[in-house]
Amino acid sequence: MGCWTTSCDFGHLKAHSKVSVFFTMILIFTYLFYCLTGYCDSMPSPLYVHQSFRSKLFPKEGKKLAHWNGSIVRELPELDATDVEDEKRQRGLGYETYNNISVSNNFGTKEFPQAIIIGVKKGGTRALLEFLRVHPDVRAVGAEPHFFDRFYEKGLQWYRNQMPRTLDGQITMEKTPSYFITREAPSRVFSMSRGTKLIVVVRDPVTRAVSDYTQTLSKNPSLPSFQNLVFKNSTTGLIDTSWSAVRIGIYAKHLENWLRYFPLAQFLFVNGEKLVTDPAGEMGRVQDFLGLKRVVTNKHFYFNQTKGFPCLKKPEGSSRPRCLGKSKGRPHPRIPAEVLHRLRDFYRPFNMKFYQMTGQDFGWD
Ligand SMILES: Nc1ncnc2c1ncn2[C@@H]1O[C@H](COP(=O)(O)OS(=O)(=O)O)[C@@H](OP(=O)(O)O)[C@H]1O
Repeated sequence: MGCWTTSCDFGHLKAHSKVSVFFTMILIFTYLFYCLTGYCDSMPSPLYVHQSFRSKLFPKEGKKLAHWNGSIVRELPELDATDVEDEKRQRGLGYETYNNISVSNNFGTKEFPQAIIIGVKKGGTRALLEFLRVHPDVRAVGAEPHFFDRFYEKGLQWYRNQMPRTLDGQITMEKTPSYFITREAPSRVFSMSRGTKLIVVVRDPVTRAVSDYTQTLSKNPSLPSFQNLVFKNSTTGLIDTSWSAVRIGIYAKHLENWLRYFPLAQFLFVNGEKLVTDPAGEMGRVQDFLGLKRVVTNKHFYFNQTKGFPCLKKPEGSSRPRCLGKSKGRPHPRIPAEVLHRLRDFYRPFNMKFYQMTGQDFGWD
């Protein structure tokens, strides 16, 4: 009888544990499903995996994705292209860094960039790249790879390895502003892919030159004055075109070099001044050019009074908005009006040529 009772108890326990196992399995599968679709925030999965899966699973969720992806952008470290590129390059392959935490990302494949921001130095290239990275279908290298100017001998495979992994429908991008003025860059980009889309952020060459000078001065406070460097001969007022701060601003000359390899239709000229006054408007043009849905809009920006520049708005559910670093948008030294006037006269014919070549009047005169 006792034995019968015992077996009865075992039978009851067996049925009970089967039900428990069944529900536990359902719970585990539900949890895994949620993790795979990106809702599982407690699990330390790679940030880009969230992004990739979500954009693949919910391609029409543009608005929601922009905010969600924006929180990733906020966590990216501030990058001053000129300062951290070498350090970033040395980080291990297959790892990307957010707030100094390395996360492995083995989803997707590394592709050559379909679009490159090729210039111009101090034009607003970092702002453009960071704004583009808000888009769920854009994956970009944070640091400047400098492949087509400095590291070409490392080979195309090295270059591709610098790229982040992408899934179907995502665009790979990079920015290296010195490509625009590098003589060999057009033929090199062409031999990688003749279909590469080329973005040039241009800015009034006079302010660009002053911005360039400001950057050099910040690294070398004993630098001669702007007016000492800009003139070949201060009495005649002859401009020194061998000074890179001046030479870079002769946009028409550099563009000519690129047009030997690429048709004008493959370029987009972003107005660096408008990128500050109307970032959403310029971003609309850029997204259209790249064949992307207009996800990055007015909603993503606010004007930061202290910085004096547009910044990325606080993404939903996160703590902080995000502006570019201190080296972007810094005050310029005061340059005598006469010096700026002479420089403006120097650039005028080149600007006119540039407007004619691009079919765009940037209104720098
Ligand atoms: N949103 C926002 N925030 C801060 N700065 C902005 C922004 N949009 C454009 N800019 C302008 O970008 C200028 C720096 O240009 P780049 O990023 O191309 O510089 S670099 O070539 O990568 O060093 C930088 O030049 P300076 O003002 O001389 O510092 C800015 O004027």
